[in-house]
Amino acid sequence: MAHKKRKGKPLQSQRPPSALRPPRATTVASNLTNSLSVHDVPLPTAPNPDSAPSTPSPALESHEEATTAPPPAQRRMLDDEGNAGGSPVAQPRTPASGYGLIRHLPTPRLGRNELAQIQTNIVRDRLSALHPAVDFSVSFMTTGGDKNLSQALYLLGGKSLWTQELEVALLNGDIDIIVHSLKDVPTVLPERCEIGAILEREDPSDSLVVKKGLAYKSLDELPEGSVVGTSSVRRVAQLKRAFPKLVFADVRGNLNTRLAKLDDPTSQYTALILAYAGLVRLGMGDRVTANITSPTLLHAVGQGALAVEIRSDDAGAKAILEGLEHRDTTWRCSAERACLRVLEGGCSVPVGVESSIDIVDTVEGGADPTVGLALTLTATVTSLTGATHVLQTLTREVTSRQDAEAVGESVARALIENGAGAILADIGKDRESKLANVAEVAPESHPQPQTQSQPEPQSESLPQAF
Ligand SMILES: NCc1[nH]cc(CCC(=O)O)c1CC(=O)O
Repeated sequence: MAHKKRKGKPLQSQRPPSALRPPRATTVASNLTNSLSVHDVPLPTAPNPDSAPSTPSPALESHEEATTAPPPAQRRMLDDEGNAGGSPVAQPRTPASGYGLIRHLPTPRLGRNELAQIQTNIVRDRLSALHPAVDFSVSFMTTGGDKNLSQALYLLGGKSLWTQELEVALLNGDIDIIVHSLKDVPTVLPERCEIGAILEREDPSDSLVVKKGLAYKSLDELPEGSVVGTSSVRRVAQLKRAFPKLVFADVRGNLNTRLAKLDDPTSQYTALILAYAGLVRLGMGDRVTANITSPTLLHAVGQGALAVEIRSDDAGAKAILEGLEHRDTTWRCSAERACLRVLEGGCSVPVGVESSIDIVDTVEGGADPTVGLALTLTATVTSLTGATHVLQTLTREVTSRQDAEAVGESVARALIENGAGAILADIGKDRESKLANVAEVAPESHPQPQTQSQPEPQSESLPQAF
């Protein structure tokens, strides 16, 4: 359906929906943490049989046993600051030489991460269909994020724990393609790494899942004091604002574990909030009680999309990935990620987004109007208590991923000017004080691949070990 030309539409400041009331002042500390217990994230690729070392890397396993990573060989690639910048440049591969998908698994005590396996298989199946002659194998690796399940991602200051050890293996040439849930991929990738393709997005909504046997059909129907399980500061902040009567509690483990906890009649949870995409991919779409969408809850940046990461100089991988990319998803997610990059630079902050691409007429009043594409991005930043939030929307015609990124950056700047800057500064202070409390139980260090830029002032206050 053609729309009127919307190019150049100015930024709109939007008031919060009137239904959203300020929450109670009480803040439960555990609600503010983002658990590390969800592993359905990074999905990397496999070693190339042609150029793989004769002794397989101890970090890579061709079966489903979880392993620790990176191995000593990979650690030696790190420089004094723990950066991977000194690692050798991996030899380029040719598409015909075979690619493997590596994907990360949780620690053995948590059992298999089914969602990560399913997502890896989705990518492998698509690649196999595109390149029937190429052998794609799947390997597994346990990441730092898995090994620090008890540490709050919020406190650790970013998402790179999920991805950095996989990136060390990627840069080392042990693997060629990492498969990720895009939502768990930091907005700034290490030098010489890039997103090679983003696949068509599943519905990015968050879903309400009510305990088995209970008849509630929506968050509105839940009685005062009901405990809703989620480990996302974004969900907690936005939902505290909309539903001050509810109590939000951390819930850990992979999706199956969380659902088992929910359904346990003795557990405190009345409901959970989970990504719709994950539930559907696990074949548990029937557990969705309702989707909670804008304006009540804006989803996470990149939610519902799978992405693959490659070495920037790997022309072979780029050739392999042609045909995997979904343009609309890529442009939408690029706008969302550019917005988040400007807002936080890698910290876990309550940013919710919604995006769409519409067909528009680009030539006003012309006899033969040219059809173009308009990207709309809405983004919101909410304080941890839900007491304040800022929301901005921008629609602009786009003809490239770069155009889409510019939309995201504009929305971020408008958010910062309209109050998000103060919210983010408060969150930085909150994180620092919590970090001081856990300083004595600092986790083991993890390798830190070099980043292209350091746009996140907040991360500098975090211990280097993270
Ligand atoms: N951080 C956890 C995570 N990462 C990706 C998904 C779901 C799948 C997706 O969004 O693509 C989930 C689970 C959840 O948030 O409920």
